[in-house]
Amino acid sequence: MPTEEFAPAKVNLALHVTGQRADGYHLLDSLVVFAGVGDRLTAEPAEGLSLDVTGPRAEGVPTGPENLVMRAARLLDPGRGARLVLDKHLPAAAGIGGGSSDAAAALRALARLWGLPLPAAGATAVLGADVPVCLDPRPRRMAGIGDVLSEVPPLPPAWLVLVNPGVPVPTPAVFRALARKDGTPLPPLPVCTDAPSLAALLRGMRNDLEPPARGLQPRVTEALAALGAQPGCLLARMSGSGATCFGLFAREAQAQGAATALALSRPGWWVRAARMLPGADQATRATT
Ligand SMILES: C[C@](O)(CO)[C@H](O)COP(=O)(O)OP(=O)(O)OC[C@H]1O[C@@H](n2ccc(N)nc2=O)[C@H](O)[C@@H]1O
Ligand SMILES: Nc1ncnc2c1ncn2[C@@H]1O[C@H](COP(=O)(O)OP(=O)(O)OP(=O)(O)O)[C@@H](O)[C@H]1O
Repeated sequence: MPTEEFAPAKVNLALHVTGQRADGYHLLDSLVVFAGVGDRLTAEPAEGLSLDVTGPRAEGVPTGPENLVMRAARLLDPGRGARLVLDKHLPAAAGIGGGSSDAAAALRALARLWGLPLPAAGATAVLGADVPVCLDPRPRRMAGIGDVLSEVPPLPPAWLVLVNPGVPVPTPAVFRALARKDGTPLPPLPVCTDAPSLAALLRGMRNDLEPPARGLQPRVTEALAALGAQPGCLLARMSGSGATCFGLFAREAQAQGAATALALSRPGWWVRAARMLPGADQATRATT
C-alpha cells in the first residue's frame, strides 16, 4: 500500500535574528505557520531506494542523493528501500521551506511504511534548519538555529496569499548580507482572536532577513508593494530568506481576489491563496 504525505509551505510570520554561533549559524526567534498549499510525497515498498520528481515545479529540483527526500530516507534507515514520488508544487529556494517540508514528509511517510518511530525533531536539523519545525507542521515558535520548538497560543482563522517573484534567493547569501546579528527576541505572544489583531501583533515584529534580501533582489520590494496594495491585505512581509512574500487576509474571498488580481498583472510570478493551517487542537475543535 502506498503511503502519502502532504508537505505544506512553511511561512515565517516573523523572524528575528538574535545572535550568531561560533560555527556561523544564526540564532533565530521566529513565529512559524503552515499554509494549505504544498508538495506531495508518496512512498511505496520497493527493493532499492528511488525517487521520481513530478509536478509543475519539478524543473531544476535534484533527483539524486542530494535531494532532501533521499537524505531524509537515509537518515531514517541507511539500508531500506522504497519507491518515492515527489510531486512538486512549491518553488525551490524560495524561503517557504520546500525542500525541508519534503524531507519532513518523507520522514513521516517512511516511518509509517517501515514501521519505525519518527526521529526526535532536534535530530533532523542535520538535514536543514527548517526540517524540525516541518516534522509536525503546525504553528510554532522556533528558536536556536531552528531546532528549539515551543507551543504558541491558538492563532485565529486567516488566509495567506503567497507571492514569489520568480527569482531564487540563496539563503546563505541573505544571512551574509545581514548587517546586525543581535536583534531583540520576539515579544510575548498573546492570544489573538481575529486576523486584524494578529496583524497588529505582527506589526510589532519583523523579518530581519527582509532588508538584506531586498538589497540583493529588488523584486522582493516589488512583491511586497504589490501585495500591500491589495484590498483586504492586513500585512505584507517576506517569509524566511525570501524571495516569497505573504499577505495576511481575514477572509477567503479577499485572499482569492488578491491572488487572481496579482496573477493577472504579473504572469511570471507564482501566486497562491491558501488557508493558514490551524494547530491540531484547533483543527479538532473545528471538526467537532
Ligand atoms: C531562514 C529560514 O528559512 C527560517 O525559517 C531557515 O533558517 C533556513 O532553513 P534551511 O533552508 O533549512 O537552512 P539550511 O539548509 O540549514 O542552511 C542554509 C544556510 O543558511 C544559513 N543559516 C541557516 C539557518 C540558520 N539558523 N542560520 C544560518 O546562518 C547557513 O549559511 C546555512 O549554510
Ligand atoms: N526536495 C527538494 N525540493 C526543492 N529543493 C531541493 C530539494 N532537495 C534539495 N533541494 C535543493 O535545496 C535548495 C533549497 O531549496 P528549498 O526549497 O529547501 O528552499 P529554501 O529557500 O532553502 O527554503 P527555506 O530557506 O525556507 O528553508 C534548492 O536550490 C535545491 O537545489
